[in-house]
Amino acid sequence: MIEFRSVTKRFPDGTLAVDDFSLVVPSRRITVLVGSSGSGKTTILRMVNRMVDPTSGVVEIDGEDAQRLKPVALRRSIGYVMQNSGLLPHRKVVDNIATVPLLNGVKKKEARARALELMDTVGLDRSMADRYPSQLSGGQQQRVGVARGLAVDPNILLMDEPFGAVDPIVRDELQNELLRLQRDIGKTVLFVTHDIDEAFRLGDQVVIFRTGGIVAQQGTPAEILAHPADEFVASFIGADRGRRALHVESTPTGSVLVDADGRAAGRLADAPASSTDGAAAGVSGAKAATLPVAGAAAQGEGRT
Ligand SMILES: Nc1ncnc2c1ncn2[C@@H]1O[C@H](COP(=O)(O)OP(=O)(O)OP(=O)(O)O)[C@@H](O)[C@H]1O
Repeated sequence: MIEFRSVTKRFPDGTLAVDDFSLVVPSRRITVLVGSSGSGKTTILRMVNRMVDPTSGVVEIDGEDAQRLKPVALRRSIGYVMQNSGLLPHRKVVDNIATVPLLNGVKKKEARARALELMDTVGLDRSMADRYPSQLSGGQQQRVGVARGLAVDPNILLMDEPFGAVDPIVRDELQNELLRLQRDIGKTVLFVTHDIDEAFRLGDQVVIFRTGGIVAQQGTPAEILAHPADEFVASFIGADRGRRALHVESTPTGSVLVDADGRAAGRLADAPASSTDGAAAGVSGAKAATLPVAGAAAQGEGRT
């Protein structure tokens, strides 16, 4: 579990990127941070592996203050997947995946064998192992990025707009893969996006930000859809409502989650009006996991 307690980040130039942010990120669930550009999402993510240190407040990882953990060790034990995959262009796919294990002292042969296994895990043909990143499609590069993030078998996986740079079809495929993978490996995933549909699709728990790292609402997708906390959230989630796969409809017997084709995708059991405190979010994350998720449900990939 990761816990942010009253975390604030002011950069040396005076920019207040995150303001008094608190959140419980439950283990083995996907928590998605979503908001417009500059709302502080990346800064929050980077506080987990100490690429950024908070100005005040505490980030705890499994009950331990991250400030007490060595940054290098932390970064080598937490998976980090970036937009544009962040691959080293002059290294072959297999070597890119094995980079951190090698830094951690794993023997070359072993690291390579593990990298090949990870290629299977993320759906990459092993024949691509000796290619360079430029010889792969954008979607394949992202898969390599995910494999690299998983290479140290981390409990925590940080994903910063990992699917932002690929076309909608590949993006859809990668999202499905992540959900499938997560069912198997059950990591604690903190995922950043500016795409609310992606957030609702992937997140057990979703946190919607305003500018300045201020939380507008947090809860399960169903709770947020059913009870947007205010006008800001309503307009943020409603901006492309027509396209959204998952929405809530009232029926005489209660609220029902409905997919894009009008099929019932799940039932809403007494969702609270909003869930803006961290403790509630941890619980509600578990509840959300009982609901099939948009798109994934349509493709027979309902979550368990
Ligand atoms: N090193 C830095 N020095 C000064 N300001 C910074 C620094 N890094 C980020 N910021 C500022 O902090 C704010 C939050 O940035 P951050 O990258 O966390 O936002 P974000 O929500 O991830 O945005 P995006 O979706 O565009 O990636 C922005 O105003 C940004 O300009």
